[in-house]
Amino acid sequence: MLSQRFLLLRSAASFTRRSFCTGGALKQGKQGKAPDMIEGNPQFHVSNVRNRLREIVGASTNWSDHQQAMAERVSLSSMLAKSQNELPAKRMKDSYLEVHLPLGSEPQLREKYLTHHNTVRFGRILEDLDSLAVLISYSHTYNSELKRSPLSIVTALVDKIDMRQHVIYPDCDIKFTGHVTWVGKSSIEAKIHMSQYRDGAYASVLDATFVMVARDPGNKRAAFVNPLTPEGPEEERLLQEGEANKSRRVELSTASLLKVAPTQDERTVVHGLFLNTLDTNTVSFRSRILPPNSVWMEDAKLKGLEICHPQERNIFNRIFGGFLMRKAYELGWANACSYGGCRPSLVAVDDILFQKPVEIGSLLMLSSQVCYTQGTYVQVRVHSEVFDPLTRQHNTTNIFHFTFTSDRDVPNIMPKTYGESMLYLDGKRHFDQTVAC
Ligand SMILES: CCCCCCCCCCCCCC(=O)SCCNC(=O)CCNC(=O)[C@H](O)C(C)(C)COP(=O)(O)OP(=O)(O)OC[C@H]1O[C@@H](n2cnc3c(N)ncnc32)[C@H](O)[C@@H]1OP(=O)(O)O
Repeated sequence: MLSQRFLLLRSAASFTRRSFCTGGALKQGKQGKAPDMIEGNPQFHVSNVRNRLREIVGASTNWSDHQQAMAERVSLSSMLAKSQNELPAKRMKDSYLEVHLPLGSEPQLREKYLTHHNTVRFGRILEDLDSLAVLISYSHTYNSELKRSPLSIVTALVDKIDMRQHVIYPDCDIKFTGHVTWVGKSSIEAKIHMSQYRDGAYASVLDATFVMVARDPGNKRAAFVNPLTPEGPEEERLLQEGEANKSRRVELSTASLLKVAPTQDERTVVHGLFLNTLDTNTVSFRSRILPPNSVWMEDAKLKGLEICHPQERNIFNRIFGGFLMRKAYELGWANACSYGGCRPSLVAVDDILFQKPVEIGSLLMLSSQVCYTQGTYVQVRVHSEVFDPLTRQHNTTNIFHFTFTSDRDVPNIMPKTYGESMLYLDGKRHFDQTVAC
């Protein structure tokens, strides 16, 4: 435990914005295998991340002990700050973390990450990113006077993941670097950069932005997090970007099609699609014809079910957010694959919302829908809900948005009902936000 804490602190000391963006300067290594030690940048192995999180919150390693561990955690409530002013301000470097996934150097690790097509399972990367975002948030809120953190830090949102390249190689070392870039009262924005070591240098793979929320030890109410003090113009910029991200999220949620009518331009799009599907022979509003090279939305769905076993729990005895993302991603990918008739590549992950925790033992129903297409692009939405067989109630827990691209043009997706048209517009909004601009 001590040595891992040492690693966290050392990595903070070696923080540079440059290493966050580019992976920093490296000594020459073999193809796919990064050098063992980078001067001033100690390595933190990915398999230590979960253990470290367990230690920080005092989670049980056995499911049979989880109730006792939970009861012990609830007793930490008295350690919570009564206001944010009580907590010392932290710097961005205090939460800086560098984590290595040595797929090139440790072949035994590869199995877990390998697809049938000899690429890396992106769902596994989503799991690692989620665990890392949590660890970064705990590093920000770290209090050396406490043995355990009283905070339960959960993933509220994956704001976006921008892919810088489509292929992730299964035999090259991966490095994640990240830190907190903005804080609210109880929310934390963390950015993570992932790069891969190839041909003697680290190349960018993706940039991810997460929003985490701190809760009390019982995960019932919001809890204050340390303020953040930027140092220098670059950090000022990141902080302002975080503030702008928050305003953008509020605007987006206010303009949600679940709350307000589509814009004039959007209404024109929907009416154009409707006119395109009218049967000119019958001149009736009701008889609809599928245009050539198109697929009705109702025929572009794929569903799945997960029984949420204790093995997939997080440190707070709920289902791990990364697992939910992996399952949703894999279903979305399979749907895009069957829709386009070829293996799609991921372009962006956007606005994954964790609305409600998923309890252990839940029946989790995942439902994916191709909701927008353009040229080679397929926009997929995955909705997940828990179903209680006793009360027969359904409750939405998550909504995921993925953008894929194929190596050829895909058929046009065609909404038939008003509800499907809203899904289409929502997909278009996500597509325009991530790809078109
Ligand atoms: C045990 C051994 C196992 C080991 C396994 C190891 C795994 C390791 C991995 C461990 C990994 C563990 C990780 C996991 O696996 S976490 C599991 C996945 N995540 C969840 O289950 C979370 C589900 N969602 C919720 O519980 C609620 O919706 C939350 C708590 C998120 C918000 O609830 P609510 O809305 O009622 O909260 P509030 O009104 O009091 O607001 C509080 C703050 O939250 C901000 N906010 C809210 N929503 C959003 C949003 N969408 N975008 C941006 N911000 C948002 C809001 O602005 C405010 O900020 P501020 O103004 O205070 O700053």
